[in-house]
Amino acid sequence: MDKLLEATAVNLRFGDKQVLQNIDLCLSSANITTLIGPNGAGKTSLVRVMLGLQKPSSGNLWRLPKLRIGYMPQKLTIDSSLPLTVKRFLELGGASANDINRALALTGVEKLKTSAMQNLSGGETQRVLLTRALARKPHLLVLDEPVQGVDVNGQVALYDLINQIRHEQGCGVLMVSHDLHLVMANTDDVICLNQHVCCHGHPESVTAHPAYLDLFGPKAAQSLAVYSHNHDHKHDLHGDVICDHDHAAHKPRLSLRPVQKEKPHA
Ligand SMILES: Nc1ncnc2c1ncn2[C@@H]1O[C@H](COP(=O)(O)OP(=O)(O)OP(=O)(O)O)[C@@H](O)[C@H]1O
Repeated sequence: MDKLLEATAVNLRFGDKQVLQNIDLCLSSANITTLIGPNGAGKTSLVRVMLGLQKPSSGNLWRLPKLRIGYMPQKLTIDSSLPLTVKRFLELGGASANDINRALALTGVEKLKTSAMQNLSGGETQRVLLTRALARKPHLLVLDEPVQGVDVNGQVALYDLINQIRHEQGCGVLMVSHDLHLVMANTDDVICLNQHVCCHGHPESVTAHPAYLDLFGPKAAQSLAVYSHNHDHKHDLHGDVICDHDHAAHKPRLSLRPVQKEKPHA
């Protein structure tokens, strides 16, 4: 596995607000890394920093020389009065016709080439956005909530497709997702973010864990497979760590560990 992109001790502030705190993150080829975290945790901000779209307040970024990144944004807004076919939309990305056709074959939406972008379903739109990202022949695919607006069957299919693509193309994948239960099977590394990296590691299929409840609330535990970690601190409503003297949590000090049949703590 080749290292593609690495962030070290990245901090990001907007005015008084600390959005990212001392983040270390390393992305490698043929590896899927999934960022999870509650709303406002800084996931999109971290993606923007990794993409070079947002300058960090401090910290370092290293990227493979001539790294090609294919980015699939969270959503796409196209004026309904603008006539734009899928083919034209893909051409606007600057890729060659060959690369576009190759990407269309990978995502299985060749037949939509002449369709108007505005008439696509949620699932079709996401596949076209993925096609555009793939047409760049990326070393790294960055997907910000790739299954938004897609029904559950379509979500499973899309995650499977992303997994297949990373195997076939050997590209690294950085993905933001709220869909833990669907993402887990196809993820190598999970990073649990809430301004800082609360924990990170390989996903494990486990039962509800109090640490997870701290971040995502009890409802999520009913439907999501989670992974276990020694999440030894709490967050206030703004995501800030409620500091106790032993745990001034500025570093990802926490590691995931496999839990087979562990009972949640009271
Ligand atoms: N350009 C900006 N200026 C000021 N504050 C910003 C800016 N961009 C993001 N923020 C703030 O940074 C925090 C993190 O936002 P971000 O969009 O990165 O979170 P997120 O984890 O992606 O959230 P969500 O899951 O809701 O998409 C939020 O409080 C947001 O309001």
